[in-house]
Amino acid sequence: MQYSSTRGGIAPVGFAEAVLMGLATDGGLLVPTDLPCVDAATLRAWSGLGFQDLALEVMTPFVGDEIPREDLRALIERSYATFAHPAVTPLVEVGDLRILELFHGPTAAFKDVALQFLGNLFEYLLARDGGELNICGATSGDTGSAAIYGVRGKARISIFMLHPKGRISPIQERQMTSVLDANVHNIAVKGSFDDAQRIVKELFNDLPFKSEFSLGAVNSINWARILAQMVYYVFAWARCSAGDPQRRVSFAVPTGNFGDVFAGYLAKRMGVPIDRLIVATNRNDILTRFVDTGVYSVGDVYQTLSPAMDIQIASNFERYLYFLHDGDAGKVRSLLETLQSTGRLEVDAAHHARARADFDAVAVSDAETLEQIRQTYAAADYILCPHTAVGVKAGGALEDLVCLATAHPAKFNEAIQLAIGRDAPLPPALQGLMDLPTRCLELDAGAEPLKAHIRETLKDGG
Ligand SMILES: Cc1ncc(COP(=O)(O)O)c(C=O)c1O
Ligand SMILES: N[C@@H](CCOP(=O)(O)O)C(=O)O
Repeated sequence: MQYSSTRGGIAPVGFAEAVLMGLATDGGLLVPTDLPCVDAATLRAWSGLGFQDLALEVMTPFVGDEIPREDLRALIERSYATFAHPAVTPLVEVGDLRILELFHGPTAAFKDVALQFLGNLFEYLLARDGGELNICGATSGDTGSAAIYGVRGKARISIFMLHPKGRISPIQERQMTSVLDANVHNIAVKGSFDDAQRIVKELFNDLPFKSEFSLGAVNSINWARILAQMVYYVFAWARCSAGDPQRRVSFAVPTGNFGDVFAGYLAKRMGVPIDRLIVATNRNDILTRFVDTGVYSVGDVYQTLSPAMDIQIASNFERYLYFLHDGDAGKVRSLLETLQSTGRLEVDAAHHARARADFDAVAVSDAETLEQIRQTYAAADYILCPHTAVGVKAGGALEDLVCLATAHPAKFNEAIQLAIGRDAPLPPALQGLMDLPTRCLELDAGAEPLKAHIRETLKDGG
């Protein structure tokens, strides 16, 4: 399998190079040049597999012969051995709802599904091919800790993780800043997640700097993130359908950077019988407005009760634009140039109609989020995290629906208290965090201070 850039500016690369490159060197995102097709017989065969075996099957065509099958199997086994549930991502019935619990990994959010794997994959590739990697990432709360737990203590890897100061939950902050391993560097910046993500992309787009410091990506700009996230769509479909290829399943997906729902979109394009994909946003509704109007127009970032989705510039939207325009990289480039210079892009009527066929989209207010948490708790004695509640509310009463539960509610107990007047009990992964010592640097929100910090840290062997 080869990977090319959404902006068409690089020669296709293989899987390992795509994973290590992170952001494409022309500023675009890497996408597979072909998508494998999943036929009915394959779907039937896959439906009986456990999560790890299924992951091996789903990932194999994308990895090609770059990693021997037994090595890939071992990487997958190791990555999901850290999950607290034997099914890895169990599908549970909650009253009338079907909830895919994606939060049983070490940091209690869906990011662990991809980042446990990516951490091990980086380690494997660097040990095999040599070199080192200095990861630079931005987080609105969950990617940060999942990435840190994915690479802490690993040889040849350092991580520099930016979060928007004061805009993530107290537990999320502690999960990151209490990791004191020498290869982990937390940085709080003033501003929003979008500011942090922009700074990180500026570093990646400074090619001499990227190359001198071997920068790597853990955000969903990294293709391996999308790949690993595709697996649970197939897993959930198989659990709901018992392997009947005629049986289609819809998904309600809490959405911010568009990585999670984009993974579902690719699974659907490969032939997995997915019916509707519901893009569920909070008040930061740029993606909902795009699906409604065909216009993607950047506004202010609002702070909400689902803070990990307080995002305007959704990285993976670029990947979607590429597929929406049938791989026309020139068109993607021109749309993005317009976005860059005007803060707005618009697709034509035919492409807008396709986008509406690809996705439903619903924006959910904080009041509706709290009401959904209350309702589900009253009806089924089950506590939804605020992001998951956004998805559940957006999914409404759609038939054959799976709602992705993207985080454990105890990460967001301020919202849970507001909704139901009590805390969600802390799972073992989150216990004792608030008593631990922490380390975190504050930096001005700019690329230059971050570059200086990376230079200085790595000079000292950090
Ligand atoms: C708990 C939670 N739910 C949903 C999302 C949105 O996922 P995505 O950015 O892949 O759209 C995030 C962050 O990305 C998150 O941390
Ligand atoms: N919500 C995310 C934002 C970063 O998204 P990513 O999927 O691109 O890593 C977070 O929790 O950090």
